[in-house]
Amino acid sequence: MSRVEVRDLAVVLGTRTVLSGVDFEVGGGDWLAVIGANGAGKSTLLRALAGLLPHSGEVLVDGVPLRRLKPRQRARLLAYAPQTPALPADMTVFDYALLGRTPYIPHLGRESRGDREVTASVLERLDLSSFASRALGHLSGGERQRVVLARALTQQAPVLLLDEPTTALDLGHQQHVLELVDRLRLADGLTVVTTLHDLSLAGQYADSMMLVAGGGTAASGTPAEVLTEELIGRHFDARVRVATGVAGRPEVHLERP
Ligand SMILES: Nc1ncnc2c1ncn2[C@@H]1O[C@H](COP(=O)(O)OP(=O)(O)OP(=O)(O)O)[C@@H](O)[C@H]1O
Repeated sequence: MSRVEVRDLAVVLGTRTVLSGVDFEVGGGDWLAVIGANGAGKSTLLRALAGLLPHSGEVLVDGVPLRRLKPRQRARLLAYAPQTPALPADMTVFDYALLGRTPYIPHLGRESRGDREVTASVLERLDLSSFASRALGHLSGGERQRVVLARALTQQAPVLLLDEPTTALDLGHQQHVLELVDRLRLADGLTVVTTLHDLSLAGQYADSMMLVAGGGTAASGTPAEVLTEELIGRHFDARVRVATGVAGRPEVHLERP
């Protein structure tokens, strides 16, 4: 199980400081949900963690600063599923998911039978086997989103970063995907960091939450500590009622003005 530590992270995009002074830790095998209003910097945070954006500060996995690692080493530790990646329209679902095995394939080498087996099994778990030979350009939005997740899962990294993994999914697939991630977390000890707009879903699955606002961390703690009517009202400009659901987890309901 891999522990993630973020120290004094700052990201400047163009001339704008989008994030600064961000500090947090995610214990090995824990699930952190990052929440915040549109434009707060949630995707920026995940992309910086994934090493895809220049940033200052330190991101450590099990005490190892990621900036010291080569991209292949980093990809074995940390897998990232972006929100809306550009997908090559002609590539098949199988070949795209197989790209997640790249950090394990020797330079100038080919994928092994094991790599293909891992890919097939991930597609199966994501209800995508029947799409394996379909071109990416011929998928629905929800199918595309599951394929992006498949590529991240074939990477078999101990840390999984998911940016809004459920936005395009129907109710059944939302549940299926989040339960799958949770099962992987419990069975394989995956450490999960995800952004989620659906606050009740975030509260149901996460061990801890971080509310991003004003370029930094506005609140962090357990779901019950972060999902309060006061904090949501202030940072989302929304009127909500927070009820206590199963196992004491908060449920957020929009209230009509
Ligand atoms: N290259 C750039 N230059 C300047 N600002 C940028 C650049 N790229 C993104 N931003 C700004 O950074 C801010 C954070 O964007 P980000 O995508 O991280 O927000 P988010 O919290 O994920 O939002 P959403 O909920 O809408 O997905 C936004 O205000 C965005 O407009």
